[in-house]
Amino acid sequence: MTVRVGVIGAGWIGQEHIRRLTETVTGAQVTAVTDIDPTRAEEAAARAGARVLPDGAAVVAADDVDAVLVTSWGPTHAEHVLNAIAAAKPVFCEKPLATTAEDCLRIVEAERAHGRRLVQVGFMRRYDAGYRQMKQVIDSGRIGEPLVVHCAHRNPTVPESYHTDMAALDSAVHEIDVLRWLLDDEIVSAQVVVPRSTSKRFAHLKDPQIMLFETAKGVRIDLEVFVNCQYGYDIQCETVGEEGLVRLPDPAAVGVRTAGQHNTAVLTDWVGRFVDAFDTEFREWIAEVAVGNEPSGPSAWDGYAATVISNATVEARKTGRIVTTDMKPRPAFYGGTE
Ligand SMILES: NC(=O)c1ccc[n+]([C@@H]2O[C@H](COP(=O)([O-])OP(=O)(O)OC[C@H]3O[C@@H](n4cnc5c(N)ncnc54)[C@H](O)[C@@H]3O)[C@@H](O)[C@H]2O)c1
Ligand SMILES: O[C@H]1[C@H](O)[C@@H](O)[C@H](O)[C@@H](O)[C@H]1O
Repeated sequence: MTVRVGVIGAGWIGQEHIRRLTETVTGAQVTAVTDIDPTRAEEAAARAGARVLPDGAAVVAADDVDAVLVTSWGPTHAEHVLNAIAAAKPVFCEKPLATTAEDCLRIVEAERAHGRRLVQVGFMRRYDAGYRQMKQVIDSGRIGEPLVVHCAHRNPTVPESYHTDMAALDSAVHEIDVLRWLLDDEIVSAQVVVPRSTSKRFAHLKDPQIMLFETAKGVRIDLEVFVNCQYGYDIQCETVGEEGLVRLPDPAAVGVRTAGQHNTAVLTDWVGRFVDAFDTEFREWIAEVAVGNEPSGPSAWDGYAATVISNATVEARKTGRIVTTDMKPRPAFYGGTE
């Protein structure tokens, strides 16, 4: 069966995913698009051969929409996801699931009341081949029990609209999700150390930031978020265990030797770095939706956890304190014990 997808939000990543669903992923067809900017909606719909609908509610309700893709701005996600659950339609929501813990919990409760999983959150790093290999190694026990994780999340530049809280909410949230998954552990506290800021970008921004997390099992994580590093898009992750370590591979790139130098290119944006992960993420989601399976990717609970932890990280920076995450116990519905 072809899965007919309705898209809410035709901005940067919305257009990327519409292209992906139209040109790369088999078994999917984008049938409806909406955006509060009608020109954007028209252009994106025309490229996909879809129709434009007036708003998110109309997309969710449409007869020719089997599944919903939410790629609008973060604060609008909860409304669209709740509408999709009320209509019993599978919904893929780009991160964040919602910007507040309360809204995330409303989604969790609505999904539990529905009785089957419908929600998947767009944490695409779980689909990256390198992270998947790291997880296999950790799960196999080859490096022993994980003790420490060192990470870096570097973007070359960000626009002026990027503000200091976004280092946690928009950027570190990827590490927060992927590390919970990699370690099969929960993050229980956050602390932020702010070094001297770079002079290369806007004065309003505290950049870089060093985030320190502790997990329930006592693993310590350090994460440098540096979103104006100038030189490229660079994601690093190294897990140190009792008997060895495992490191995320850099993307494959040829080495060029010339004029007395050996050079290897560094990627410059997240679109290129995670293109294969995004493709795999959507292939797997569409395949599951097509046969009526529950989605197996990051759940509404994972979206809730990521929002709680990233909000705690913002609080930690603002107060200068170690902030304990205030998370509800995980319900059995999401693999927990409650
Ligand atoms: N997984 C990732 O790596 C990744 C990367 C980029 C963005 N994102 C997430 O995707 C979302 C969109 O980001 P973006 O960079 O594409 O932003 P964007 O501003 O380019 O696009 C968002 C679009 O949504 C539209 N919109 C906003 N509210 C709407 C509503 N209620 N109904 C319909 N349309 C609405 C806007 O007009 C805009 O066209 C954000 O939540 C962001 O965090 C995820
Ligand atoms: O929204 C983007 C996106 O999520 C990228 O994956 C991340 O590297 C950026 O820091 C963030 O601003």
